Amino acid sequence: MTSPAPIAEPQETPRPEAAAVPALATDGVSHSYGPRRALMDVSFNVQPASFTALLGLNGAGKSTLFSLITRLFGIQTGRVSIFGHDISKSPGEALRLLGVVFQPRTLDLDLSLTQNLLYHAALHGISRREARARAAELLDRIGLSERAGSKVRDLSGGQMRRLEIARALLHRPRLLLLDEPTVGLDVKARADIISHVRQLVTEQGIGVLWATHLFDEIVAGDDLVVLHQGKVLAQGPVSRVITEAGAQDVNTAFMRLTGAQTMPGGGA
Ligand SMILES: Nc1ncnc2c1ncn2[C@@H]1O[C@H](COP(=O)(O)OP(=O)(O)OP(=O)(O)O)[C@@H](O)[C@H]1O
Repeated sequence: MTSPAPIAEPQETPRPEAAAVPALATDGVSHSYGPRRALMDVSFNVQPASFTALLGLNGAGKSTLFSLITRLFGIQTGRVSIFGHDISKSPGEALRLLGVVFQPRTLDLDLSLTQNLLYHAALHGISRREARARAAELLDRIGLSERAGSKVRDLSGGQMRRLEIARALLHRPRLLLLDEPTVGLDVKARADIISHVRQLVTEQGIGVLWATHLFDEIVAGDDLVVLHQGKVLAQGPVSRVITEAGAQDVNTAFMRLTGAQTMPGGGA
């Protein structure tokens, strides 16, 4: 993948006073599926220009949380705000600033790369001309310009993920949610995706919430939220979470926090 260049968005250059408003704030969020409690009093923030890893085992509640933030589900208890816009009270303003890459692939396999992007741009009310320019720019950035007219079906898994990230960025969001985006990818494709998303943080100031169960996707300097059985067990800069758990690394900190004994497949 070619190195992504920053999108020129002069009007969205982070201002000092804007840094005080979290990109994402969840406050006392709880959710139940009938009698099953999936999330309990979940509160944490994602800052602009930060990479926040949401670490949890299968069933921790990560996808449920994403469904609430994206308004797929209505909020039962608590509040979610995106750059200060409450998603229940001001959904238009909030969702305009949000880009999402869901865990299941959602591309149309029989359309071309460009067609997939244009279709999504139309949903966001972006003019055809502007959409074409943005699609070309994003395809260039993810190193897939030469495949613009190919059917998505012919791409590799890693290329599809890159295209999904490009699609999520078409409307120039300031907060990006990714739900276990590297599942099923090989080592090289995983590294490419992670490095691409980290560049979006450092070069464009995008706030990222990255759901994962893999420790090796988390590095010093990230923010970390440990979600376990629907509860936030720890949050803060990775180094602080490790220190407060009396551990030397994320893996051990996670095990101490959750009381887990063994970690399957090198992940949490
Ligand atoms: N539609 C549903 N109906 C009933 N229970 C559900 C439903 N969706 C999720 N759950 C339950 O809610 C809890 C949280 O699931 P969720 O899918 O949010 O976790 P997750 O961390 O995303 O896990 P995974 O990585 O496996 O997707 C689990 O106990 C799950 O069984």
